[in-house]
Amino acid sequence: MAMGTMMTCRMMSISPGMPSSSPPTQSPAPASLPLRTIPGSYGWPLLGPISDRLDYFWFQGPDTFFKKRTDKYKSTVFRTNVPPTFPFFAGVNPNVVAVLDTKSFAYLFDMDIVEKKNILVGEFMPSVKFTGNIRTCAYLDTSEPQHTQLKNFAMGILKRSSKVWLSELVASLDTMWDTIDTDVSQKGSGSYLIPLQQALFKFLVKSLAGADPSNSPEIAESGYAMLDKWLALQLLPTIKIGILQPLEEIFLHSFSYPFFLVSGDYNKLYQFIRNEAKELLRYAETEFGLNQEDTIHNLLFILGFNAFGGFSIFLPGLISRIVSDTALQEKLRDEVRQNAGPNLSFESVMKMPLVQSVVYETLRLSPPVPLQFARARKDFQLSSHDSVFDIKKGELLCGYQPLVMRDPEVFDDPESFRADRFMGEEGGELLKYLYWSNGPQTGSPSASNKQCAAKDYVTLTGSMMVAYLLKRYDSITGDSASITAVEKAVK
Ligand code: HEM
Repeated sequence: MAMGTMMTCRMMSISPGMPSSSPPTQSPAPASLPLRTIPGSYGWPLLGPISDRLDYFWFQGPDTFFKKRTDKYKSTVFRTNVPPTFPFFAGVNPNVVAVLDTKSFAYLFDMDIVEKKNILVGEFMPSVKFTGNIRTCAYLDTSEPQHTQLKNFAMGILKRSSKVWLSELVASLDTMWDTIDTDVSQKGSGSYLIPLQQALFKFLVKSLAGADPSNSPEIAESGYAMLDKWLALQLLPTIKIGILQPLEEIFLHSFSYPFFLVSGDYNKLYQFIRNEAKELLRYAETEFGLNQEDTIHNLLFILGFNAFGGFSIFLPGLISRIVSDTALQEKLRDEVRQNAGPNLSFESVMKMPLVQSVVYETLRLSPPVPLQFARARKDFQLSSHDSVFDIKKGELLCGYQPLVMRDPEVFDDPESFRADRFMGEEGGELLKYLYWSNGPQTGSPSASNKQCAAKDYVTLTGSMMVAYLLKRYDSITGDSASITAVEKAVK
């Protein structure tokens, strides 16, 4: 056991998944941690998976599903099934080892001991027909040479876009909030979900692809909705919607939807990129040796799945947090107006620690991508805060971020939203436990890890959005879907 613990300590401290600039995510396991058999079971064939599936989607929901089992087994590491499963996902093995504290979750980042081939959303993988019959970057393991090429491409287009990122973001936000202001004054309230998606689509296409949607009226009008449908068909078997059961189980979680339902839209987006993003296609070929097919399908995936999908979940939560809390608005407004200058810039946002902390705290309490998976490359020992477990090569680890980010060993008062949690020296220390990007917030995405390529762009964009709101409005009131009152700042 002592030998096992020593090996575990060494794995944590030299983990190549962690950038060398950042400290190890967790302190080494104390020598006294006991070796424990992983609790939990997969149940009877067919019955175990179906019963877990019904708990997950229907009777309990993901939060309670994982919480109840943690309590039952008195362990943050246990065996369970996760959907999709029986009857029409016959080839999909639902057996996983759940890892639900900050320490065991961090093994998902260590690319020396886990692999990430085809498991972006778990053992189930949507058909490659959705992505032009190729496996896009997010489905590749770091050991596959194409991962390096495509991850560098993703980081390359972000770097290129950084020149226009801010101006395009602000231009799209201006249009979005002008629409909402008009709705509030004419109808008494304005929904922000669709205007936000329209703004995101335009901003992301212009900055990441260097293409202007207004050159194609159909793409300008409906591009965002085309992406919504394309995303939904891929992800439906894995997501709890919360509509009328058992209809949801029968129609949304029992089989995967075929690509032909969205092929027309996807082909329009493909043609649009091919015609309008010629400069980017040349850049991909000369800098990264990528052919046109690989570039367009990967670009559409980065733009539609990673960026548009991620922001469409993250930003409504952030807006809702701000518009429903007047006391928080007051504090943020002071900080923003003292530091913003005449025009917002990334530099000015860097001088707003409360704004940044609010963004981090929102990502902690509502991580936009709740589930992360990784498969053991070899046998190894995994530590939670209180035990050590043997993991066998090939086993699938499944981390549920919403619980991990409420780990009471790391975060005081973990269930509460504390706007200033990540401020100051002590708050800054906590960033190494903030995992929304599939890596610590102190880490750096690279070709040798699977951390989100846009880790810093996402937090900066969130901060820009908060600063923009507090600069534009003296007060803004609303909820998770709409704005009901605004008081604009006098210029
Ligand atoms: C709020 C917005 C976003 C969120 C929440 C988010 C989250 C994530 C997460 C959790 C992963 C890892 C998935 C896994 O392997 O389990 C990931 C990967 C990735 N993200 Fe993001 N992301 C966001 C925005 C973006 C944007 C704007 C880009 C644009 C370039 C981007 C590009 C990527 C790429 C290329 C990967 C794959 C990395 C690899 O294969 O090594 N993401 N993202």
